[in-house]
Amino acid sequence: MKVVSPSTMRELDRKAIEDMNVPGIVLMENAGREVALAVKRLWDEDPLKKKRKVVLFCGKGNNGGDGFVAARHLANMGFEPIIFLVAEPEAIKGDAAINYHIILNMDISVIIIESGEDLDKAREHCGDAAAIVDALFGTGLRGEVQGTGRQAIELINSLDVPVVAVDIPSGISGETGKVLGAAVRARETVTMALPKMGMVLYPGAAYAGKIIVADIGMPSSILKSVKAEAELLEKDQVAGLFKPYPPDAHKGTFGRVFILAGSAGMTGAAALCSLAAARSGAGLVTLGTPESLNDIMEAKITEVMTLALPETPQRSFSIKALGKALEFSSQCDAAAIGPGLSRQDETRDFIRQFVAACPVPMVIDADGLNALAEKPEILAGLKVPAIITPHPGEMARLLSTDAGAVQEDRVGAVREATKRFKCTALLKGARTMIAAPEGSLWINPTGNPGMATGGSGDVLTGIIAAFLARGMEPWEAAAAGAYIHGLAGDLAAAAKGEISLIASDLLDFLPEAFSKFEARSSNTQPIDG
Ligand SMILES: NC(=O)C1=CN([C@@H]2O[C@H](COP(=O)(O)OP(=O)(O)OC[C@H]3O[C@@H](n4cnc5c(N)ncnc54)[C@H](OP(=O)(O)O)[C@@H]3O)[C@@H](O)[C@H]2O)[C@@H](O)CC1
Ligand SMILES: Nc1ncnc2c1ncn2[C@@H]1O[C@H](COP(=O)(O)OP(=O)(O)O)[C@@H](O)[C@H]1O
Ligand SMILES: [K+]
Repeated sequence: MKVVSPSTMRELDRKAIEDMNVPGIVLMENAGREVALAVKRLWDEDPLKKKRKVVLFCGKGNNGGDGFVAARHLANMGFEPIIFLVAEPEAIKGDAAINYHIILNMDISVIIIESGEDLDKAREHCGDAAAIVDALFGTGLRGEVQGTGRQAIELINSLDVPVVAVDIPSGISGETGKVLGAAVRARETVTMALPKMGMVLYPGAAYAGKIIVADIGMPSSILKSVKAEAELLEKDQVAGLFKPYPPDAHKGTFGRVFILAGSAGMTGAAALCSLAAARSGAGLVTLGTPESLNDIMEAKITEVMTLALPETPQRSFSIKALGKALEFSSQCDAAAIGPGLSRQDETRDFIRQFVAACPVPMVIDADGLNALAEKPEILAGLKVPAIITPHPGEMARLLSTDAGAVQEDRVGAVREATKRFKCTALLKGARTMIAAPEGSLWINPTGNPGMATGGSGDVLTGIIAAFLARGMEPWEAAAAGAYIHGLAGDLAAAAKGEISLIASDLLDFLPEAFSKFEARSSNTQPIDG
């Protein structure tokens, strides 16, 4: 599903209104009606609730205009709307003003909020409301919210009443998802035509609650042609990346994966990564391992073959492993390098030379990335497709910045990485994002904080390697990998809770994740279209 910034959305509105002559007031009518229907659905879900009062906080812009329309429809549905207008009536303009005057003609109560004292009085009205509609600020918000607007947001958040936000929770930047001073915590957000970046990225995503994408009559040709800022991965899109297994499939059909992972003290990373590849449909998986760890690895993992390679005195890969590793990789369809390799100097040289000469598509993670941080030109010079999968700390080392700066602008960081290193970049963390060199950006909605546990990134690397080996394009392998990895994490968290979740649980829940996929029956999406 396409995700847009406020400026792109404004351009879409302009095209609909000016180029295609869809009256703006028609769009506003549809928007407000969808909000009223969302409130009605919430009310219907709670049969014990007899209250019919709905409090609508409206600003002076078009977001407030949507609120006036919603109030009218709510009144027609038998609710008792009250509008708190957090603006001077004279400041309301255009379509919003037309709808404001209809509200006055309908004798719907309007209370004008000019000060903190007015808000104190408003509080008394809110306690027995069935729902609150937040129509203070939409995509027109610029800069920090101050004054009565901010106090109104704080009032809404202090009440124990479900909130339906109009278009985007007031106070959230539609562009970045940041809280601009204060923001409304909504149960649901009815967003117009397309979701906005700010409700897909954190922290905005947490404020938006459930997202309902409302059809407001925007011509479909405009929606189809829009160059969106990003795509939110959806189950059907990911499912489409898996071609069905031919009935006469054999283990060569789905590709051979070569994994270079592990060192003394980090054999678990190697086991998790290679088993994840095996669980993700790779035909044959071979783990290259420092030779003295070979017996341990053979005992740890049954379905994966091992290739013992020369090692350093610290039992990590030695530069002497290079020839054999490269030769073996040439018989494979994809490689993965990085989990648990250590930061030994000699191992770092091995990694650099292996990556530079590897003849097959590869995914590079963890210590693989650390080895390349000072030599990023190796990545940019590769002749084979590569995917890098840094967490924010690794991304910071690659971009010579700090993790805080990466998290501050995750979209900017992942775009910069793909541009600078000329490969597909996947930035891990809540809302993992994948950027491809030609400019596209995908955002993954699956996953949960329980996955922030040692080794879960190693599982992701193995999954992606298996998908590369079966012939997916790098962006496809990265996107499908992130989605299914997060889905396995969500299933594991549902069964075991987030606190106890460990990385091997992800392996255990991969089969269920894949089976949900093949059946295409469950809905893991946080977004209803
Ligand atoms: N266009 C269309 O056709 C359609 C649009 N639709 C709806 O319109 C919404 C966009 O409407 P919008 O552009 O009027 O702005 P909106 O979000 O209501 O709020 C901005 C208002 O707040 C003010 N303000 C800004 N920053 C501020 C701050 N920091 N602190 C305090 N005040 C601040 C700013 O005032 P100003 O500073 O400009 O005087 C302005 O008046 C969109 O989200 C969707 O819901 C739908 O109906 C479909 C059709
Ligand atoms: N809050 C979260 N929501 C979704 N996914 C998460 C969250 N926290 C962590 N993850 C995922 O868990 C994995 C952690 O990987 P990583 O940071 O490399 O850890 P490790 O190196 O221990 O394996 C990543 O895929 C990341 O996206
Ligand atoms: K709003």
